[in-house]
Amino acid sequence: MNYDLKNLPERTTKPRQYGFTMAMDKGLSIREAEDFVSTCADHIDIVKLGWATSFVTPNLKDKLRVFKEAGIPVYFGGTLFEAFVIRDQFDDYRRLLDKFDMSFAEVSDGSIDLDHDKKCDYIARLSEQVTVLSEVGSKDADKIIPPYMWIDLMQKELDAGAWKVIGEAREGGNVGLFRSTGEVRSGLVQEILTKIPFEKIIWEAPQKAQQVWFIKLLGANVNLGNIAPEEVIPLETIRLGLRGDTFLHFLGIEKKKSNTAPPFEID
Ligand SMILES: C=C(OP(=O)(O)O)C(=O)O
Ligand SMILES: O=S([O-])[O-]
Repeated sequence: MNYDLKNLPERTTKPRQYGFTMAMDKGLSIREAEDFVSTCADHIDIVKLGWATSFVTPNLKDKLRVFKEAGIPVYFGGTLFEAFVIRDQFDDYRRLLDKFDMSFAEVSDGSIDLDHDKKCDYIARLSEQVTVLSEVGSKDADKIIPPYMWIDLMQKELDAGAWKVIGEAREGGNVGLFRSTGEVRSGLVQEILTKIPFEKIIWEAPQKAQQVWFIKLLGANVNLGNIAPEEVIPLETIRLGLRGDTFLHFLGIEKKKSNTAPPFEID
């Protein structure tokens, strides 16, 4: 950090087991990726090339090299895995991971119906090749999965070999863990946390109010994902209690009551 400041929350440092920031690149140019790592490398634990943007993004190998040289692991969005699986091209997907020298991959079923035993089998097979992140939750706002099922799916995917499980939210933060308004399904989150260790979960939380909610509930070192590149440094300040949203929280000072309702109910 650039200067000393007392009473900051303790923050894990890279390489972290928890306290992750997963940033989402949805088509940065090589130059933008270079700028991104030069300002944010200390605060990015892993980069996801969102959904199937890696299919369209030019100079993919060069871009992957930028992150590699900065020591930041990269993986392709789960939607790309699903695009191969639904076309019966799983073996091609495995070859693709080798071709691009990927060491992480995501297994998800946000856009396709995938038998859960089969999903776990994909996790097990891919984890022989790479480190697997698996994602739970649908991208379809009408598909509401009850909390006990989230827990069951997450546990089985961890047992199958997933390194971390991701809670779905999409880029918009309006499905899966969240209602269509962006409000956190707080009962769901709290119930998941009664059974799944918090360091094993990456919560996709693209909106600032969602990041604040998780940090207030779980502290500076909660794993958060789908963070836009320009929000990585702002998020770090929220984790450290250096932005209005969490400024008093980490100093243990209650904010004065106002007439305005908080964005989310914390129950
Ligand atoms: C982030 C998204 O997808 P993925 O998890 O596949 O990257 C999305 O569809 O908004
Ligand atoms: O894939 S997007 O449009 O969230």
